[in-house]
Amino acid sequence: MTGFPACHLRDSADHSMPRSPIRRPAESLDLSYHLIDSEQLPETLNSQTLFGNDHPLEIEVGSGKGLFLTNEASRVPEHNFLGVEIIAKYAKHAAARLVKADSVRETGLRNARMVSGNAEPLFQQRIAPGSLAAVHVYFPDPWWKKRHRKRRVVNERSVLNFSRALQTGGRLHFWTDVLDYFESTVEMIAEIAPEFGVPIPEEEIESTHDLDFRTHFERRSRQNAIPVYRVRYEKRAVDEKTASV
Ligand SMILES: C[S@@+](CC[C@H](N)C(=O)[O-])C[C@H]1O[C@@H](n2cnc3c(N)ncnc32)[C@H](O)[C@@H]1O
Repeated sequence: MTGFPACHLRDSADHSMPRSPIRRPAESLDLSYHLIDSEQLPETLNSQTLFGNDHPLEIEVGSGKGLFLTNEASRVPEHNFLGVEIIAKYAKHAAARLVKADSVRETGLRNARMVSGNAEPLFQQRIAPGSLAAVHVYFPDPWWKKRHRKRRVVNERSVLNFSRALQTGGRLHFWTDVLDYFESTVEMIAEIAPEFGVPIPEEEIESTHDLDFRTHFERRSRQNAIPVYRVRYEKRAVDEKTASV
């Protein structure tokens, strides 16, 4: 993976928008809880090692500026959320958003943290099978060129990793504005991970204010009238899977 995601390099007319610049968080902001360097991660990632409790754990792969993580951690305080973002400045920005989100206690949202690093080795090495309540992947970089497709974050390897990491009933959310990515992923999941069953469409929700979107990329697509493809899977037990074959 190069350090420069393909979403910066979109070459079709619809996807030529550059990613908006981000502001560096104020030096005075204490990110020590909310931003974890991948080298300081516990050996096994779970709610106990990351949050000191047993609440259900949800992971977002490629959090960007952290809008989803912040909104969802506020909306569902009884769950824990870990965001993984490979570009350090975005991980930092997302962590700052988590700190600033709780202006009442001024401790930041305690049920959400960011890791600056690559999600793939974390799923391969540090997440116990059946331990996650949900995996979220929103608007992953499309890697337009055919020869770059293997760099896509949602691929055969990652789908099997997500499936292994999810508990029965656990959810995989996948949203994109790239039709080809959407269709090929739905097809691939049906082929290699039948435990996910049929894809469940997720509805577009009317936004009530400027940041009332699932993510910044959803906001960007909708504001530019670009269609968004949204789907959720719910992992079934293995015997449910074989029962329906
Ligand atoms: C197109 S952006 C979408 C950001 C956000 N999900 C949204 O919808 O606004 C994709 C993000 O995934 C991140 N990313 C790409 N590969 C990754 C990986 N292997 N692990 C973690 N993050 C990754 C990129 O750095 C980028 O911030």
